[in-house]
Amino acid sequence: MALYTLKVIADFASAHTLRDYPGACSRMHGHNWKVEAEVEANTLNSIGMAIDFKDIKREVRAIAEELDHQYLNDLAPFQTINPTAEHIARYFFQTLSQRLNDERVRVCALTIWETERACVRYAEG
Ligand SMILES: Nc1nc2c(c(=O)[nH]1)N=C([C@H](O)[C@H](O)COP(=O)(O)OP(=O)(O)OP(=O)(O)O)CN2
Ligand SMILES: [Zn+2]
Repeated sequence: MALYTLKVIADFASAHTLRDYPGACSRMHGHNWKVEAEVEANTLNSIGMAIDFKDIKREVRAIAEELDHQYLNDLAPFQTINPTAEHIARYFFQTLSQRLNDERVRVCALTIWETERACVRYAEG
């Protein structure tokens, strides 16, 4: 476990359909998704930051913007896999990792809240 874990929160609204789901979620419906992105580091830069929160927020918001007001099933990442909270969390984690990870920081966890009462936390390593 790293010494520092930073977290930023964003949100987006989108619709999805859970293919083959045995219930109402197999019909199109929407969620106001909340995203919690966690970034870890063991060292700080010369001004005492692992990474500027602004840099994390910019990338998290950019990914959220790509999903916002979309029908997720139509988007490339979810055309062949269901846009479940699990798959959205993994997609967000991997996309954010590609954009943020460097020699100091790495994305360590990504939580997607589907409702106020249910979330998935995805982590690698
Ligand atoms: N493991 C998962 N389970 C479910 C997912 C998911 O992504 N991963 N998704 C759904 C549906 O998207 C559904 O829209 C979720 O809504 P639901 O859990 O029914 O939420 P409610 O607040 O309406 O349900 P209550 O039973 O009233 O709490 C389902 N499962
Ligand atoms: Zn749903």
